Amino acid sequence: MTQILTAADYRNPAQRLVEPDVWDFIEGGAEDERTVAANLRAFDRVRLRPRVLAGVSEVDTAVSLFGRDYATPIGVAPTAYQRLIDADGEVATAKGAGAAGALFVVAMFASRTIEDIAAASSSGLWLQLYWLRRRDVLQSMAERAEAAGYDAIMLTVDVPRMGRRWRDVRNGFTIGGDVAAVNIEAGVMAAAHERDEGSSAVARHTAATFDPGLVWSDLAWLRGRTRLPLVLKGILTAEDATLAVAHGADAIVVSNHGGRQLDGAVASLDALAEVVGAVGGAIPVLLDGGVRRGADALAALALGAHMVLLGRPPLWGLAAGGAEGVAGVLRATTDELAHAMALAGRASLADLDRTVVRNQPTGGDA
Ligand SMILES: Cc1cc2nc3c(=O)[nH]c(=O)nc-3n(C[C@H](O)[C@H](O)[C@H](O)COP(=O)(O)O)c2cc1C
Ligand SMILES: CC(C)CC(=O)C(=O)O
Repeated sequence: MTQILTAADYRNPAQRLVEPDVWDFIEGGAEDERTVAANLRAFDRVRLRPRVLAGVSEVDTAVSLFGRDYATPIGVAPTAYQRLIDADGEVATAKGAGAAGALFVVAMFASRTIEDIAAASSSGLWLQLYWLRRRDVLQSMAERAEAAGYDAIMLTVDVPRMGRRWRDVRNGFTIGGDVAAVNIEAGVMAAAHERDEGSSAVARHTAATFDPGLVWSDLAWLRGRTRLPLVLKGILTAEDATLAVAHGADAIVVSNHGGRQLDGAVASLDALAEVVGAVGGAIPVLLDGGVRRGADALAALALGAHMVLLGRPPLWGLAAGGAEGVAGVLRATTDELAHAMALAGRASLADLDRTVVRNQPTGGDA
């Protein structure tokens, strides 16, 4: 067996351990998966400008957000239904993230309760929501998150409808077994469990329950129902970043949903500079999509991200090794980040700026 040294080393063991249709759900993206590939390629194009004789005997990856200190700026992005790949699901992920001192964003469609996850966590938690037609569900989940000590609400804004994920359509992908989005009343989730060959139950469920009519002014409704900071996930343009700030977002996440929504959308890293420029330091900007190693995190942080989130890699860790695997993925990437910082001559995250990166992304693969 290959020695596990990097986050990517968890991928093959994970694939061997999960059902093929679940693997396709995790790994897959929208349509021809061009944006999935672009997210990775954007990081491969980065070249770093190391400085020397910079005094790097102590390298510090610590960061704070919304009043909480983290050991690492690399956190766990929200991913639904984690019991599909581990019996303990999100409780194991919370333990792993806590062991690594990392943020864990719990998905609205988590398969463990908001409260059980909080009880297992020793680090910061946020709760991710989609805007359902049933606003009462949003309100009650936001209230529960606040009561359970979560630090923020993350509203995902890039799913007015679900991307066409052909792998899931071909597999007739359905949320099966005893896995369910347990924080939501069963009636709202029924379509996610109804199998229909040649169609994705998750896509049918989204079409039935998400509100595609949502506009910027609707955000005030959610703002008025929680005291928690509101983070918008799924911003890729300067125009929307400006609107997010104007509508009172407390942070935004530059994200194309891991290439699972608009196929052909710009790679996250390529969108970062324009978003950071438009935000102008008013609120923190985070990034997810294609971060696989410490040097990727270094590049995103240098280009203005306050934190980066990993979507698929913690799921590889979870599948291959439960809580230990999640912690392993986060520790490996954080250790790589610290190593890259030392070799780049930047001892703390405050030392990271655009001068770390030579070929600043120009906004495309061209
Ligand atoms: C299996 C899976 C499930 C996901 N579920 C959600 C979700 O419920 N809510 C959400 O906002 N994003 C969801 N995402 C998107 C991630 O939060 C994140 O944006 C993306 O995975 C980051 O890209 P990466 O996988 O390349 O790191 C999901 C992604 C995957 C792979
Ligand atoms: C079940 C889905 C709505 C979760 C999701 O956002 C995704 O699969 O990308």
